[in-house]
Amino acid sequence: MRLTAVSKVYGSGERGVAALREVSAQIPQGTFTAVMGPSGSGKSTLLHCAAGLDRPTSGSVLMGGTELTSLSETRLTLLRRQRIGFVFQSFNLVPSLTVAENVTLPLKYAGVRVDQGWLEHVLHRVGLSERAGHRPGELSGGQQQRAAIARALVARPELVFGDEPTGALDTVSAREVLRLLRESVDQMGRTVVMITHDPVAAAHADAVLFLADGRIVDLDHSPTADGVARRMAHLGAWA
Ligand SMILES: Nc1ncnc2c1ncn2[C@@H]1O[C@H](COP(=O)(O)OP(=O)(O)OP(=O)(O)O)[C@@H](O)[C@H]1O
Repeated sequence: MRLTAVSKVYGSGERGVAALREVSAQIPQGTFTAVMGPSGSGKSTLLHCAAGLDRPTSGSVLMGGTELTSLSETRLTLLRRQRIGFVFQSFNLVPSLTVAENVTLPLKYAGVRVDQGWLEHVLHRVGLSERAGHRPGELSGGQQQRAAIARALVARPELVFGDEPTGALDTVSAREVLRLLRESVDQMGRTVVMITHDPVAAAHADAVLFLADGRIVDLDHSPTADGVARRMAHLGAWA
């Protein structure tokens, strides 16, 4: 996908907050990108504009051949259902539904028939074959996030957006989730864009985009945990 001169101002006049200032970025298909930056640097705003959850004040957001900024709300909702998967820090599973029901919910909304074989394949990939009939409350945090990843992947989306998907997990579960995101890129050809505060998580990506004060200030194409941590310290993230 391609972002060109994307700006976002919340509010107007003297109270206006420029959350993004002419951000341009090219995110190649089949790659894993991490987005990092200090608190308030515009990470969530960037993710929301790229995923069609929010509209930029100006600029262009191109996904495949589709310009998101010119779509109606109805078309945007359809595009999100058909072409985008989401994984959030807080899992966002429906407590009263089983894992299998949660995972297939996006297909139900999209009016797409559930391919049982594919569902089993996806559940197997995230290691939850034995848990398909369990409810989220019966699962660990890591298992719940793996269910959320299965839900994000089941509709074969072009893009998967993660907003701190490992933020609420212990180290072992976080590593498992990162491995799954990595596999969804390497083996399923998905494109993943993930906000994270964790340099170790960012090091799983192909590229790390650093934001500061609404601008992209650096792009690291061979991220290591140490290198990313140094860059973040330099940006004053942990001052
Ligand atoms: N709905 C809103 N109304 C007004 N200002 C907003 C709104 N959402 C975000 N902002 C402001 O825009 C700027 C960027 O916010 P954003 O949430 O994108 O940053 P972030 O990098 O994701 O931060 P964090 O790491 O703390 O989640 C901040 O100054 C924030 O206060």
